[in-house]
Amino acid sequence: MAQLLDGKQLSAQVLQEVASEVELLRAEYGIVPTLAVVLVGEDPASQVYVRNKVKRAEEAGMGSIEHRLDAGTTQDTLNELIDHLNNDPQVHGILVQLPLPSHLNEDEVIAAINPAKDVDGFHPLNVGALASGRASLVPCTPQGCMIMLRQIHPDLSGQNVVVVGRSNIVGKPMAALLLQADCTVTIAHSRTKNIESLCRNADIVVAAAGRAELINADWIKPGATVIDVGINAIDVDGKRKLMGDVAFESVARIAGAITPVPGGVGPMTIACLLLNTIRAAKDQLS
Ligand SMILES: Nc1nc(=O)c2c([nH]1)NC[C@@H]1CN(c3ccc(C(=O)N[C@@H](CCC(=O)O)C(=O)O)cc3)C=[N+]21
Ligand SMILES: [Mg+2]
Repeated sequence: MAQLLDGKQLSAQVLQEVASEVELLRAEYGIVPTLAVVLVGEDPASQVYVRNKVKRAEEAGMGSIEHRLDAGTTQDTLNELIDHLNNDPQVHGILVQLPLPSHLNEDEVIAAINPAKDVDGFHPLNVGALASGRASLVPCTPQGCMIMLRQIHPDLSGQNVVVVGRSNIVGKPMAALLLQADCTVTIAHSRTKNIESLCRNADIVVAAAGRAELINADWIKPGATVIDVGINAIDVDGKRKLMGDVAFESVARIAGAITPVPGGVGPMTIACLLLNTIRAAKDQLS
């Protein structure tokens, strides 16, 4: 059986470090690192995530501000709110929950955020910084995956990694971080040929395709490390059940290490969001 990479436990450690950094910033500089979260619309999954983010921030002694806007909010109203948060010295990090309702332009909203407060790391300046290896605010999910990978591979140099998925929020930044850690990186996606044999050659597979249980034991080399970024909510007899992109039970018999869903990458993502907020607050000290 594979070693379980417990994101709940590991994120609790990271959150303890966050809490002591918060205390330090309070004692030394009299600031309370503060995260503003903006949610447009009533998507139930987004509400769960936003609530969790705010809860974790408060547990760590950070400030949090929640802005809930109705689904019909205009681009101008949203831009005005971002402008206000950009200019509020009490706010160190800004997160606009994605996806936005379809009438809003996500690229425009992301570009409107002050890059120094962009704790998602999605602003073009931060994307460029990551691509050239000088990132300070790194996207939270890939950052969390790296912390998990380091548990198994303190030195990632030379590892063959396949990232399944090419999104701007996970696949692409994940590949950039792995490359920076001297891995040999392949990005696979829905048009990739022989994806199964490609994965079966990998020392590490990062699954971020957004397709429930896409990856089964036949795709995995014995002993490989498997990181499951998928969070697919499935309705089972009226109950919401979370499934990863990896068929956990079968893959866990083959892999050397594996992350569960829930309790894997998700909690690490939130911990890294708070790490980024601390980093942003430090960079904003006068
Ligand atoms: N601007 C922006 N930044 C994001 O980082 C962002 C976003 N928009 N939109 C949505 C996705 C998704 N995401 C998750 C974070 C934590 C869990 C998480 O903690 N999941 C728990 C389970 C929670 C549940 O029950 O659903 C777990 O995996 O154990 C999941 C998903 C952040 N996202
Ligand atoms: Mg894809």
